[in-house]
Order: sequence, then C-alpha cells, then structure tokens
Amino acid sequence: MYRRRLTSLPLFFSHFHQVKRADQLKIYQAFSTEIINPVESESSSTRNSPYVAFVLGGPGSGKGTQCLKIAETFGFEHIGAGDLLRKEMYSSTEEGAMIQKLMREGSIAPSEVTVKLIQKAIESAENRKFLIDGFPRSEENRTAYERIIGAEPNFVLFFDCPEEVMVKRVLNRNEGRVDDNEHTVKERLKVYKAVTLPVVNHYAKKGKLYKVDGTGTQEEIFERVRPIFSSLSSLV
Ligand SMILES: Nc1ncnc2c1ncn2[C@@H]1O[C@H](COP(=O)(O)OP(=O)(O)O)[C@@H](O)[C@H]1O
Ligand SMILES: O=c1ccn([C@@H]2O[C@H](COP(=O)(O)OP(=O)(O)O)[C@@H](O)[C@H]2O)c(=O)[nH]1
Ligand SMILES: [Mg+2]
Repeated sequence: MYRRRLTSLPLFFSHFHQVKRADQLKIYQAFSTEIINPVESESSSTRNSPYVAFVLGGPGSGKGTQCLKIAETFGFEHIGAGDLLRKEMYSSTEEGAMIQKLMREGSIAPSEVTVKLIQKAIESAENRKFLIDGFPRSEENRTAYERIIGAEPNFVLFFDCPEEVMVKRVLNRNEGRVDDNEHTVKERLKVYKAVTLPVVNHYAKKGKLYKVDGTGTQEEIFERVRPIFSSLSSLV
C-alpha cells in the first residue's frame, strides 16, 4: 500500500525536455540522462486512491513488453485491457463471442465492458499502483473510464513507433492471437490513427503525456522509460 502520491505532474515533467509541436501540444520527451527531482504533495484526501498510468501506442509498439519490465522493476500491477478482453473472449458467454468478432475485425469493444473489467481488476488487486496497458483506445473509452472510475490517470506513457516497425513486430508475435494477421493489423492501424490518437492528443494538451521513442531494442527502450518510474518510486 502506498502512502504518499505525486499530484503535481507538470512540475515533475518540467525536469524532462518539453517538446512543443507546431500545434502547441505539450509533450514531455524522455532522455535517459535526465536527473529527475519530482515535487510531492501531501493531500490526504487523495492518499488512498489508486495511482494509475495509462500506457498507449499502436499495435506492436511494445506496450506489453515494456509494461512487464516496469511492473517487475517498479512494483506496478500490470492490467492489459486486451488481456482482460481475451480472457472474457474464451469464457463461452455471449459477450465472449461478441469480443472475438470485434477483435478479429480490429474494432474496439464497448466501453462499459472494458471499464468494468478494469474496475474489477483494480478492486481485486492488493497493489495500488497500476499500469493500464492498451486503454483508452477512443475518446469514448476515456470518458467512460473517467465517469465510472471517477478519476483521470496520473500520467500517460506513449510509445511512438513507425508503422512499418509495428507491423513487422505484430506479424512476428506468434502468440496465436486472432488479430495478428495482415488484414487485421491494417484495420487496427486505421482505428489507431483515427480513434486512438485523439486520446493521445487529449493528454498531451493536458500536459500528462510522456512520449517515448519505441524503436530500438527492448533494453534500449526500457532505459528511456526507467527515469520516469525511478523518480516516482519514492513517492507512490
Ligand atoms: N524493441 C523491440 N524490438 C523487437 N521486438 C520487440 C520489441 N519490443 C517488443 N517486441 C516484440 O514485438 C511484439 C509486439 O510487442 P508487444 O509488447 O506485444 O506490443 P504491444 O503490446 O504494443 O502490441 C512481441 O512479439 C514482442 O516480443
Ligand atoms: O481497451 C481495449 C483494449 C483492447 N481492445 C481490443 O483488443 C484488441 C487487442 O488489444 P491489445 O491491447 O491486446 O493489442 P496490442 O495493441 O497490445 O497489440 C484490440 O485491437 C481491440 O480489438 C479493445 O477493444 N479495447
Ligand atoms: Mg499488448
């Protein structure tokens, strides 16, 4: 159980390089050499609420791989939204069949279904620090989460990766997934660009987005991620 939490993320992020794009979105970009000196708040009213990082990026950008490393190194609970839906898919319920169809098409499951699964996972965990991987995938997902859970994430980690790299990784994934094929990955990329990137932009505008270069080896990427979580570990 954590006792203190970080509530002043813009201050935290001010120790990273702030990248202002032409559209004036605020994005914080990590460099592994940065020394981070976060500022903490002692707000007792929020002390017991879960500490949540959303992890976003296109299919194959490395979200799941990096989440496993973060969870292992920094003691976060890893909640994979796709993993929760896949578990439900194999449950031989009516909902399971519906999820399988949506996944095969590369579409997004109804928000109520995904948010309820995430809520159950948060409530049943002893840990209070969570990585929510692969969610929210749409603005509608995001608002449903905020409505049902009653909170925004503390920050959002975004893996930025070129399409051709993502496609190659997905097609080599070899986990027997119904969506790891050329047709579905094309659909998923369309959905990602049209429906998920607006969520990324939303958090960039709010100063909550932390963008990491998702190319290179798994170890190289983790070294870009590490400073973000190192700075939190004494606070959450
Ligand atoms: N940096 C990397 N270089 C090469 N392959 C990677 C890298 N990171 C992950 N992979 C592999 O690419 C595939 C997709 O990674 P994954 O973590 O499942 O991505 P996502 O969850 O974003 O779809 C997996 O087979 C994984 O082992
Ligand atoms: O919040 C979510 C997360 C996943 N999915 C579905 O599950 C698939 C696989 O998601 P996952 O995160 O496992 O894929 P990844 O991006 O890791 O390849 C997506 O394409 C969607 O069909 C969804 O509907 N809502
Ligand atoms: Mg994944």
